[in-house]
Amino acid sequence: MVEAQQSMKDPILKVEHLSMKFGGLIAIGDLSFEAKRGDITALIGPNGAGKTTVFNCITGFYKPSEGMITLTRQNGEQLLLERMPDFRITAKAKVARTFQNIRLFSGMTLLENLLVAQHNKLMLASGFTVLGLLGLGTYRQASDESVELAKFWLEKANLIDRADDPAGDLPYGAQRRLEIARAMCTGPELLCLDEPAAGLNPRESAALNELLIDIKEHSGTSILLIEHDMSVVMQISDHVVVLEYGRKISDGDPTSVKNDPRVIAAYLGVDDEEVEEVLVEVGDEQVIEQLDAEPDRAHGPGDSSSMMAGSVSDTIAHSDDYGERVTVSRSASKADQVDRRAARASEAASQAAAKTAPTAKKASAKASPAYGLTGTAKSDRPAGMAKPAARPVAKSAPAKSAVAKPAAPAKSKAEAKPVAAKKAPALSNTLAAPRGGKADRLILIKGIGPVNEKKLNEHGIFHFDQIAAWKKADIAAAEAYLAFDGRIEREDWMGQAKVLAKQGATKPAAKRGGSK
Ligand SMILES: Nc1ncnc2c1ncn2[C@@H]1O[C@H](COP(=O)(O)OP(=O)(O)OP(=O)(O)O)[C@@H](O)[C@H]1O
Repeated sequence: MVEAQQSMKDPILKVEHLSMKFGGLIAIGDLSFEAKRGDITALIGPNGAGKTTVFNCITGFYKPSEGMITLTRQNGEQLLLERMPDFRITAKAKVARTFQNIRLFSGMTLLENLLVAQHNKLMLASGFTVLGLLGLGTYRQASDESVELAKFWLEKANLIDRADDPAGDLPYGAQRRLEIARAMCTGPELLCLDEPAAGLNPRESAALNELLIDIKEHSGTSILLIEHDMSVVMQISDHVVVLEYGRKISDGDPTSVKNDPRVIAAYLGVDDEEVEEVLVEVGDEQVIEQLDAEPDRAHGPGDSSSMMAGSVSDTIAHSDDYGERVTVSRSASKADQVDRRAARASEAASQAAAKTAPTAKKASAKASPAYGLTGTAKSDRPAGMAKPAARPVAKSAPAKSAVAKPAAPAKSKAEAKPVAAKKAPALSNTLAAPRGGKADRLILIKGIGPVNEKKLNEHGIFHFDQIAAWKKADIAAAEAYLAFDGRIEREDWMGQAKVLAKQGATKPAAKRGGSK
């Protein structure tokens, strides 16, 4: 279907009610979002949230179980990507992508890598080698143009000086830029980048940002970006969509998403009692108020279809290695915890307000404090998950209504913590400090982010070989600290740690399965 020429800010990509199931596992559940033409749209979320699966559906690697993915080309032509094979998505819909793991031809030069990307164009011009063999003008011209285009993108990626070096000789950050340059040589209208900043140092991240901004401003290509590096996401994105357990929990500009309590809880993967600390760090007192009162729909997710589809426990399920269906506990969703906590606070406030002053005090004392996990919430926690004894009253929250939070016995963190610590099982192979004073970079294990690395360090785990040696009881203990639902085994942290320990590694361990 061809319509009028598209203007910037019309959606280039519309994802509607997308679902993807792998046997018993629902990797994406009823997801809807849009990416505007000319924008950089970031798709973020904790490990396993379903980001790469969304990419794989958009680029034709997976056929979605349900839903529609509409790409509108510059000339107005609308294409339903879920119905197209992957090679047609590249050629006809003009969608290019990069992967989590670098996929360059390491023995070829940089220039050759970029010429290979233009293979289809060259083959056409060569009349499938006949005209090329005859040395006809059309082929020579196409060949010259391809070299020019390759040089253009090498310049943009700041790699022209190394055009004749083998791609494998480049540092990691430069290889990432080369991949993007290679994708740009296909003339995409939508460029999908899967964690382009993974493993980059700050200088390399800055160079990447520069390249992406340049693409956005000068090429007319729209960018869809999966990224964990918030310095990249917050600096360059126009629009951020946040996933947790395959569902959209927030959607908006970087500032509103950054301050969304659901995102803070879900994405940072913090414990219940730490949500408030993170909010204080973020410095948004208004958000702290929201958490103590009720959900703020303006900052939070809209009433999108995905949010209306019921709680996580209603729909999200995982299967274990043997294909059995394993439902994820309701409290596994940090974003869901924030919602429930806010609802409880609101309920406590209205209960207390309905009573006289002395009775109100009593009623509030029974009701859950704004952040407390009492009553049914207790049983919501996954087995073995450390539970704070009581939520301390916000230290830095601005004056709160005496009704909303009067009666929570104002336990200090120092009082609350030991109870949680006593309940949590202990790891068997902890160390008081890193050996030789230097901890391994545990974040190289796929599934461990900076927050969880810090937690593991706090619990005496500093080295790959410690994780490699974990037994069942240690896994249970670690999952209690990290509030994970079986992910340690599923993501094979022990196997990854073994490999990394052997390598003394500086690069992430290879990930299992899928197109990453
Ligand atoms: N081919 C597949 N077969 C079975 N399960 C899969 C497959 N691909 C992905 N999954 C599962 O779907 C869920 C979402 O995975 P996905 O890789 O999309 O998450 P992600 O957000 O990209 O995570 P990460 O940030 O770690 O890359 C995970 O539970 C994953 O194990």
